[in-house]
Amino acid sequence: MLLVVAAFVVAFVLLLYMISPLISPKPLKLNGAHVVVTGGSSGIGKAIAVECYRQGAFITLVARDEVGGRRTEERSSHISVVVCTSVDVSSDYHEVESVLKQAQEKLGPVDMLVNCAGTSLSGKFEDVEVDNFRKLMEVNYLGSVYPTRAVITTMKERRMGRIMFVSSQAGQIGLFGYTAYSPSKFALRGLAESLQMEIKPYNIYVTVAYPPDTDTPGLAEENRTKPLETKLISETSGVCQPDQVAKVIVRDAVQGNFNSSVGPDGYMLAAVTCGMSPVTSITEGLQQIVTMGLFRTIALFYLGSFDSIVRRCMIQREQSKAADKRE
Ligand SMILES: NC(=O)C1=CN([C@@H]2O[C@H](COP(=O)(O)OP(=O)(O)OC[C@H]3O[C@@H](n4cnc5c(N)ncnc54)[C@H](OP(=O)(O)O)[C@@H]3O)[C@@H](O)[C@H]2O)C=CC1
Ligand SMILES: CCCCCCCCCCCCCCCC(=O)[C@@H](N)CO
Repeated sequence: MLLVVAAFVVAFVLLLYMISPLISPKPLKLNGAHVVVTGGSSGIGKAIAVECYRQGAFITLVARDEVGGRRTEERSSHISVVVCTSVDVSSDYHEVESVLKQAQEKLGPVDMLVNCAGTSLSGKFEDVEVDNFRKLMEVNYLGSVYPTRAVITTMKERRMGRIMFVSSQAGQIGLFGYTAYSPSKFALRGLAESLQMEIKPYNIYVTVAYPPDTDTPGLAEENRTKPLETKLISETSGVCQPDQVAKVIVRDAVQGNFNSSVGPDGYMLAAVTCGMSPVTSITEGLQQIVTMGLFRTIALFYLGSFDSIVRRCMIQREQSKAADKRE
């Protein structure tokens, strides 16, 4: 009898341990909240700022380019809830800290920080300038560490907040042409997972977003040097519009979901790459458990087709090189 009771108690405690990480956080109210968006003057960051603004938030936009920032400010100046700041998020921590301090003096403590400033570059490993490996880590990784570091203490004191990192589908899988970009986006996930474990007891929730190709000035720039292989592989996932991506990202951040992905490919990638990352709802946990094997099987077909794209392009290149020589 005693043994049965003990077994039940152990089973119950184990069940509690399994269920406790699945409990969903309380949603954040955006109305009246202060949202800081780095990279808020263009593309996805701008669309996120607009979406938060629509939901009643006070916004601080951060970007390097003053002109772009000022232009945005003029458009919204009649409501004076948008402050634009000009700083390079990746160069000097103290500068970032002081800019965010000023923003908090104007609009109050930061309720949500969106780390969206970033840049991309596509090219074969041996064609990427060596300096660019460092540059991408600085902008995409350190450029997310610095603003986060600058707001975290106040968030912990207030026992509330949201931190968002904008990674990429190329932060879930390594692809041809992204040897400099992917690592800087993978790094964000390591940061996010570690940080989330530290700050969860303070009621602060981290979201990592993994968007597919999105129609922005940044993508247009990247396309100028993109190898054919990378173009063909990325086409698998299609191109999204920034406002569509922003809606999903903002919804997930408000709900405190650790993972934010767009579209059916995004959904499958999230499940198949979930690893030991936090989950924020019972449905999400169950979906991962049930779909993992199936999605891995589908992933093998994708990998096979990517390999065949790379092989075909290589053969084509060699043939045209040989033809050039003959001429
Ligand atoms: N577009 C896409 O296909 C995808 C993009 N992403 C990621 O989303 C984020 C935004 O991309 P996207 O909208 O395309 O980019 P854009 O190039 O259109 O915009 C980038 C924004 O970041 C700012 N920025 C860049 N570097 C710095 C810096 N050092 N300090 C401060 N601000 C900076 C830019 O302003 P300024 O130049 O004035 O500083 C601009 O506001 C990036 O992190 C990107 O990697 C992820 C997946 C897909
Ligand atoms: C079950 C398995 C499903 C597998 C689906 C695979 C889909 C791969 C497509 C990858 C697209 C990469 C987009 C990078 C976007 C980006 O970050 C840059 N454009 C930034 O400018």
